[in-house]
Amino acid sequence: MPVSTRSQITDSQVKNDQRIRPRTDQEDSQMSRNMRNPHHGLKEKMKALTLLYEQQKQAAAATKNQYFKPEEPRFSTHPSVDLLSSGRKVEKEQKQSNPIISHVMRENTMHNNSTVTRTYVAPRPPSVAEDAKENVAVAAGGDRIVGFSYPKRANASSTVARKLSMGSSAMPPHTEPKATRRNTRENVQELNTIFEKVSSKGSSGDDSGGSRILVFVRLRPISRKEREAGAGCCVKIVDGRDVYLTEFATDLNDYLRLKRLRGRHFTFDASFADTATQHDVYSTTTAELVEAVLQGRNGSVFCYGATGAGKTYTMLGTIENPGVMVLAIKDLFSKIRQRSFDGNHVVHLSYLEVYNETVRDLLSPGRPLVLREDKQGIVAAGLTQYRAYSTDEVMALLQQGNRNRTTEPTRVNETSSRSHAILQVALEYRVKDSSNNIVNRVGKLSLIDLAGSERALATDQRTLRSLEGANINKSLLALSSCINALVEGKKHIPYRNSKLTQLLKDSLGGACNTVMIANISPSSHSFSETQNTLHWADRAKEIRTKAYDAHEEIQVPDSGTDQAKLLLELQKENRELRMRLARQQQKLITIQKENLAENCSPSPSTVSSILSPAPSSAQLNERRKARPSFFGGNCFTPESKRRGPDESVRDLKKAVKGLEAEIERLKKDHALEIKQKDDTICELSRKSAKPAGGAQVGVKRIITRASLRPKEARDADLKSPSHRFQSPAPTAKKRSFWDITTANSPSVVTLNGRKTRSHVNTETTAAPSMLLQPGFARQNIKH
Ligand SMILES: Nc1ncnc2c1ncn2[C@@H]1O[C@H](COP(=O)(O)OP(=O)(O)OP(=O)(O)O)[C@@H](O)[C@H]1O
Repeated sequence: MPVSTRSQITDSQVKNDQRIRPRTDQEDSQMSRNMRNPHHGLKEKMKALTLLYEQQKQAAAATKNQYFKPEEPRFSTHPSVDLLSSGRKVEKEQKQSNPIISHVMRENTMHNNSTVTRTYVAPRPPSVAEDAKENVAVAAGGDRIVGFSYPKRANASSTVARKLSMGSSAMPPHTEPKATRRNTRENVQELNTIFEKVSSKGSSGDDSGGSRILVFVRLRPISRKEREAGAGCCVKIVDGRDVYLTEFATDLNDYLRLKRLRGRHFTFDASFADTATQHDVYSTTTAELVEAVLQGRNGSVFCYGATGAGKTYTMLGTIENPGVMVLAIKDLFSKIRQRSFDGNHVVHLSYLEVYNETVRDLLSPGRPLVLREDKQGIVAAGLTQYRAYSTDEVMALLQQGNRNRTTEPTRVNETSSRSHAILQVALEYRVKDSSNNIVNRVGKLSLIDLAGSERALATDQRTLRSLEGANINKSLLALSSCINALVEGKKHIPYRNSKLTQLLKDSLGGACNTVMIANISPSSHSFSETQNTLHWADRAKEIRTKAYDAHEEIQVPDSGTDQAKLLLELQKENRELRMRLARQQQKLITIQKENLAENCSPSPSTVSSILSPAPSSAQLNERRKARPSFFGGNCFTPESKRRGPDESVRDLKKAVKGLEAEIERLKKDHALEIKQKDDTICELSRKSAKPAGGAQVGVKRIITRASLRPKEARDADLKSPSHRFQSPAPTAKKRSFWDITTANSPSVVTLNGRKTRSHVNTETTAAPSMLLQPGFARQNIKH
């Protein structure tokens, strides 16, 4: 079997590069004349054919070039960046082919193997022992594919290749790629058509409104621990898209049987074998979202999978192999630098975790955060938004956040994440619209590392761990319910079932480009978890997010952006405060009504309750239960409802009349009391004008209740408290509310057998009445 070596690749590449050059118009017309003219010699036809072939090869090379394109220069201050940009790293990454591209290329070369340098290795059924190795060989292709390089169409082809990998409308993910059954020319034509479609539609890549969630699968390498425990490999990735899952490791040899296994074959937008690099994963799954964020769109990437399946590795990675979060941020800053040097772009960063159904700020830990919905969607109130100026700064923040993240060793994973972590990068910039107004655009990228779904047995049985596990499973179950509802096109999506789904609302059902990376373990011991993950990933493929609405853009004049925001906030707060005030007033009215009702049949306990500080709502409720409210018996009971509205209205009117009569009576009582009190004050003033018993004129004298009360009365007080409530006025009326309050007041003085409030009694002037209360104004009193 001919296998190309690296030196061969370089040689052939150089030759190809020399041969390939853009065809001139003259050559074009000459070629078509030669092709059409039957009298032309075989030599000319061959020449034309060779030219055509070279053209096709050139297009194919462009596709390949996307993968072999040298990495963009990164910032080099961070250690991980240094490693990433080092020659060793680049070389390593170049060795790993993009599964999708390699697939297309392999097929292209396969159909032309008579003319192209023999670079294709025919697939053979893999042996169990070679699982990992075979996954690379089949899915990635490695060094076996010739690396063409033709810089002209690099960008275009990269988009095409990605769209191919994403199963665009031209190539749905569930169908066998047509490219495999065609010749190179057709493939190239198809690629061009797709490219044109894609470029005309923009990054959402769909004109039918919204875009489908793109689902990728990543298989992690089998661990030593798993091997030692006797686990075999139960997953096989074929053609960079198909995932075969089998319970029996031996079945992996039977390539045909693999296809026949029911329910164990899945196809995704792309599937990464266990040797795929972090960069492969990033460039295929997330790079395009970063580009979209720079155009003011929202993007989300979330990793889903069982515990220990490699989610955190994919999202965060290690210092040597940084994950999607790190690569995305570096890419974002690199692209911002390329675009603008005027500081027009502002990057804000937030990092939170959902642990045991509470939301916590990872950048400045403190109290749990509350989720609320506003114009921008669901937001965590009070979440720190750091303004970041460089990649290094972001890396430092990320590290800080990760230190605060809840991780615990479990039986399955030494560093198991016990929380869902969401890193959000918001990019804000200003552009001029068609009418030359400066508008603000915000693109947000959410990178989500979910906690692992797990069986109770998979983790420790300790209470806290199992509680965490239960909460993790609960939120993931809520996520599954949302996925189901979205797929089934239900109107109500149960986002509110968990904090996680609330936070993912925009990613799942909003205007957002969403990518799901399902992480799976190859271990046969994790078969059911892997199957479960693949099932949900397969389901998620059907979710369509909302289309972007160009008019959704907030077009606030630049100078007033902040003020406008502030104004909106203040207006909202004002509305809320008004509502609270109205509620409080309502409460107060209810309490007053109750008190008024109690006044009709007063008792010492009611009196003390009126004078005591405002009761708590619980106390009030209790009281309400004990005594029906004034209106309780009239119209708000189920009984009154049965009686019909007319009778209820009649009852109500009766009640109102009763109340009015009561108020009138109270007013009269009060007026009388005021009059009596004034008389007393006048009398007192007269007496004090002629002091008796050597009392000094002009000296203030504190009059206490005890000193002023007649001796008999004092004695009587001791004997029976009921005497205290004897009305001082010779009136046959029932005691009024004010009688009671004044009588029970701790600072009441007894004057001429009447009780009044205590005050500093000047010997010359009469003190103003303390009884003046709202609604009982003094001027209303008729003397
Ligand atoms: N692609 C990979 N290549 C090499 N090692 C990997 C890969 N994926 C995962 N691992 C290793 O597997 C182990 C478990 O991975 P990781 O912690 O990312 O799992 P997880 O899905 O985040 O688990 P949990 O949900 O419990 O947090 C780690 O030691 C990690 O280094």
